[in-house]
Amino acid sequence: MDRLRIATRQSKLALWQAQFAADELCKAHPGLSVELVPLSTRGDEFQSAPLSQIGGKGLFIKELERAMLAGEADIAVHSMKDLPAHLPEGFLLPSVLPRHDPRDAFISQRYASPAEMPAGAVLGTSSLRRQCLMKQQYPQLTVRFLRGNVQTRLSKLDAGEYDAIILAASGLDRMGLEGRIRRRLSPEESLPSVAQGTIGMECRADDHEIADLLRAVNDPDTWTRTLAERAMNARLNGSCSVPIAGFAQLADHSIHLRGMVGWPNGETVIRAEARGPADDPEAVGDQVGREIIERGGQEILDRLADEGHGA
Ligand SMILES: NCc1[nH]cc(CCC(=O)O)c1CC(=O)O
Repeated sequence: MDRLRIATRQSKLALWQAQFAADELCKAHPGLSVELVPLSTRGDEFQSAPLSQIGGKGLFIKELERAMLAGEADIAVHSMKDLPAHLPEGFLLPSVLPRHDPRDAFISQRYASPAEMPAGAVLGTSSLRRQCLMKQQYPQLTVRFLRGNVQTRLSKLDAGEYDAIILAASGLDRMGLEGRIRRRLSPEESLPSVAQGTIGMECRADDHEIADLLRAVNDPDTWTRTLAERAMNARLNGSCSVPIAGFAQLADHSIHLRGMVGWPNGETVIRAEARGPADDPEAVGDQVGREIIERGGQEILDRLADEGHGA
């Protein structure tokens, strides 16, 4: 293997991430030549509709997987946050890169934090998780739908359509836009999304040579946290149609996972957390998922599915 083709979406953030992964792979494998294969996905083409209405997270990755099956690319680089709870058969995720800042970022010219926003002030986000957590803590806020890539979202804020918006800190940091961030929201203020801030690499399951090449750049701590968060997500059958968060931290060979499921308007938020040995992250994820279900999470998931939010 001397030439590796990386399938990626075409947004600036996706291209930055693919190039970052390419650089890490080249450091680990001197002599490897890497090429980006930018592709357009359905998720990028339908930017005006809510993601939950046009088919959910899978939209962003199907085209990249098609290219790998067709032999047009060897791997795909993803925001792990955008991957569905279950990978389609025939694909593998051999590695994740060291996690960047997992927190949500509050961006506003007018206000230094969500707490400062007065009644009726307009917060832009199309993430049901961010909407739910902000409305629970600050019911006076008006949350308005906001989609598009990071640059589009910032220009809608600058045009005055919103008083503030929330984006992932990692995306802004990666693109040199950290100066726009007024406040990085703590996990207590805004529990991060499953795998937010983590870049992952996918390949065909039968491509053993490529899988080994990718494993050389895997970050073990990020991997452990990703497994715990994704196990919780899988237990809850999480998707972008559900307000859901999952955030794992490691300390002294132990893992601490916090999770939540809520109703979009913030009227109900169900939280659970668990600790366990870092060598069995999936058990911790499963436990948090089960506790959320038992405490009323199942009712929320069923109600959301009934109302046509769910896939
Ligand atoms: N939903 C889009 C998306 N997918 C991943 C990121 C940020 C990068 C990351 O999580 O690593 C973003 C933008 C955002 O939420 O602001």
